[in-house]
Amino acid sequence: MPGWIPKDTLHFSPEDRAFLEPHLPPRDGSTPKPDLPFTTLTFATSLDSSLSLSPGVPTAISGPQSKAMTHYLRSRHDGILVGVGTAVADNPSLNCRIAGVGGYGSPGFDGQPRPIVVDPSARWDFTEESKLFQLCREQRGRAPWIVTALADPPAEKKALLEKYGGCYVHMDIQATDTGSHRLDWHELLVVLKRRGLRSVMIEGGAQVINSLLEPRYKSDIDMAIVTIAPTWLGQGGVVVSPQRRFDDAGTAVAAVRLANPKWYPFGEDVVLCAQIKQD
Ligand SMILES: NC(=O)c1ccc[n+]([C@@H]2O[C@H](COP(=O)([O-])OP(=O)(O)OC[C@H]3O[C@@H](n4cnc5c(N)ncnc54)[C@H](OP(=O)(O)O)[C@@H]3O)[C@@H](O)[C@H]2O)c1
Ligand SMILES: Nc1nc(=O)c(N)c(NC[C@H](O)[C@H](O)[C@H](O)COP(=O)(O)O)[nH]1
Repeated sequence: MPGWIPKDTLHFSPEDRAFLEPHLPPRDGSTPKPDLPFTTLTFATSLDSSLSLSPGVPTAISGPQSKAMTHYLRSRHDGILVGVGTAVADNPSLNCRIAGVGGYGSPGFDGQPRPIVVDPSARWDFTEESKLFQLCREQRGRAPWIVTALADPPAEKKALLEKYGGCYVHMDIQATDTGSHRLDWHELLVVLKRRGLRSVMIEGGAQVINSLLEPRYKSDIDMAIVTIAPTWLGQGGVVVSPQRRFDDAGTAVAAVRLANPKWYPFGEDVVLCAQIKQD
């Protein structure tokens, strides 16, 4: 549909693109580590480290410039990953609405990332009317891959996914005593690379980010791009705060630190681009 540009199309200026460029996956599709995609951790946070007021309440934190930036980031990654908590709470689009990508001024799916939803128990109750599938029908986004521990996910959901070109990706995922799940992020990233994704941006929510910030995954993350907005959401929010770490003497130490941070004022927000400090 080349001549037709949807009303919600976003624009991101060449100057703004320039500041992000050193922090993005290489344009030639090469990856720093051969068996892993270039992996970007990215989210928008309040000053009290909240991603939203509560899990079921979609919360606008960042400004319109940062929104356009997020969509530009989506155009520069092959995959975009969220946890099932985000899928259930937001009925998300997980597509890219920047002018010039597939469905937004260009034919085909070029520039549209593959949505990936981590859903160990296959509890996301998606239907034909879920936003993601509406967008597939309009050729404005790709169908999702859903990462699950179930060897045999519900047949009707599988059929719906496959109708649009999506699929379930089965992985061995440990269940904890409390019934939550702990997947091996390194293993998942290897699987995604094998399936052809050369770059993946991980957008949240908090449980996904907190688990990814565990020390053992430090070397798997290539870049963190965090938008910080001038607001406190208050207590009870969905908070990014990884598990406390202790040194050999049992003294508490910082959980994770960033290296080579660059801070860019952006509208009312600030965008922080940095690597993960490797001890
Ligand atoms: N501000 C932002 O940039 C931003 C970005 C994304 C999301 N959000 C917001 O964040 C909220 C949702 O965050 P959330 O923390 O509640 O949910 P979430 O992280 O999106 O999803 C949590 C669920 O995903 C699965 N999961 C997460 N980490 C896992 C791991 N390491 N291994 C295996 N399974 C894992 C678990 O499913 P099971 O329980 O089935 O095991 C878990 O309950 C929403 O309100 C959304 O709007 C904000
Ligand atoms: N950059 C940014 N600023 C915000 O103020 C905010 N609330 C999000 N939130 C991200 C969001 O909660 C999930 O990544 C979505 O679920 C994706 O949804 P869309 O594809 O945009 O529909 N992101």
